[in-house]
Amino acid sequence: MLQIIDINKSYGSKKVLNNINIDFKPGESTAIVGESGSGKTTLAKIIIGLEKQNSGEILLNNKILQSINKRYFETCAKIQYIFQDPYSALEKNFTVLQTLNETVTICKRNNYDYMSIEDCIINVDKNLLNYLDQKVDILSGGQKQKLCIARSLITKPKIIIADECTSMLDKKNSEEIFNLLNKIKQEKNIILISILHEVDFYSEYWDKIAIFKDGNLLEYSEFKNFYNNAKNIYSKELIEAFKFFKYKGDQYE
Ligand SMILES: Nc1ncnc2c1ncn2[C@@H]1O[C@H](COP(=O)(O)OP(=O)(O)OP(=O)(O)O)[C@@H](O)[C@H]1O
Repeated sequence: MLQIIDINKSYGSKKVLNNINIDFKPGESTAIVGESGSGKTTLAKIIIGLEKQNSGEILLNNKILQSINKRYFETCAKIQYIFQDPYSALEKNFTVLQTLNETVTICKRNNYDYMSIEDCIINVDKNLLNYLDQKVDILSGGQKQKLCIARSLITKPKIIIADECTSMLDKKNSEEIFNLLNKIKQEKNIILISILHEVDFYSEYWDKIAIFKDGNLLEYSEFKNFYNNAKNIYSKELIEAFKFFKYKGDQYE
């Protein structure tokens, strides 16, 4: 279990996170939703140790998570981050095999148990096996993001944080990536945290939803209950905006 306890964060005089409390459970996916600047990525950065909170604690299985320079390799390896832009998350001159081998080498150096490259790829999309000797550069955006997901599996993570990971993909590829992450969540019993600007309230990817605004966690509930039972005014506004655009989209499709 990953516990976010009373987390506060400011940059100078600007409060970015205000007393955030959330429990993330294994096998559970959470959509963290909020407008730009609401603090979603800052919370994710604190979880992976890239930022340090001003107060509060993050516990992973009851142990305090230190900032990244104080973390053991094992703790870093347990938490994987999928970035918004798969193009800049990968070294374009590397082949697919070199990309995955880099992480395997680090695991070997640290005597850390890892998933084989073949297994990682099969978990994601076995077609990528045909591209092992190809440069990353020739892959499509969707294939690149799948490669990032395959790479994240090498360390057998307990937590995957996907930060706007489909924002550069079309609808079909986005659905494929969310289905894939959901399948991995279920099969590997991991905590999946997905940071989103917008959410499809009809989708079935998420177990929980956390609504952020101006550094505050306004609402945290079961995803399936949220659409009909949202309590906060801002949450209701998000639902109304979704309904409006959904209707308009259907009209023009
Ligand atoms: N290193 C930093 N120094 C100063 N301010 C920062 C820094 N990082 C983030 N901020 C500010 O903190 C606030 C929250 O940023 P954050 O990136 O967490 O928001 P977000 O909800 O993830 O937004 P987006 O969806 O646009 O990524 C913003 O006002 C941002 O400008």
